[in-house]
Amino acid sequence: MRKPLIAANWKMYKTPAQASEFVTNFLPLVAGHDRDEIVLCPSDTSLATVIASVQGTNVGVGGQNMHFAEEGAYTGETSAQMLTTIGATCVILGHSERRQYFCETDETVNKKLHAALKYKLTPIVCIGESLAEREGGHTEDVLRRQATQALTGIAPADAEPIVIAYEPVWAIGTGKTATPEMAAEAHLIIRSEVARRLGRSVAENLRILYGGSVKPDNATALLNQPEIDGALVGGASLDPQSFARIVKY
Ligand SMILES: O=C[C@H](O)COP(=O)(O)O
Repeated sequence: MRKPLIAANWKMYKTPAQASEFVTNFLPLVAGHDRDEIVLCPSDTSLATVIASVQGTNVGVGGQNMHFAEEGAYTGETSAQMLTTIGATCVILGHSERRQYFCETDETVNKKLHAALKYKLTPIVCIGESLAEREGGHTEDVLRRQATQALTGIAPADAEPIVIAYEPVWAIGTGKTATPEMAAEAHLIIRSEVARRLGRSVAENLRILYGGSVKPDNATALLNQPEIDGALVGGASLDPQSFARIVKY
């Protein structure tokens, strides 16, 4: 049985004070909710504040990105060890915005995945096709390629913590959502590719999240699909009431 994971990706929003206010308002709304795993991913400057605020609750905290190196002269970067040390339990890797604006590639995502696993972070690896790729009929190829390259060199025995987020680029922040059927079809492709690479047992236990304009009003239809094991939520996770409604789909 795969426990759904509902993760908030706040992107570059919220100061520490705003993040803290969110947590204060959000925690009572989800108190005792254990059907789903809940994670908040604030920007690095709010990580420590949010980690301290959720201590002892049913809410975890993750980073939005990390570097693959142990340490070094990489100005502006954060390592896996730094995230683990301050109490983060997961990290988003390879989000399409990082691929689009910050030169993230399948190769760097793969290196980051190895580093995240080494430091016991739950990696949420984002993959998904662009509009041109979907319209050109390349969705399946893109998903298989991105999944394969992200997972290169990962042994089945080490793959258990990995989470994949299917985020069609054309649905991110646009208000356009993949239909539940479209998302489920993509998830099946991803699961079959993972089964081919890492075996059936890993694939059956793998959580595959959907991301792309998930809102309180469409969360139930998406998350009731047996192939969809949770959501990675951007815009609608910035408001505590809205995110709590999604968590309680
Ligand atoms: O990581 C989250 C995704 O980019 C989705 O963002 P969105 O819910 O604002 O479309």
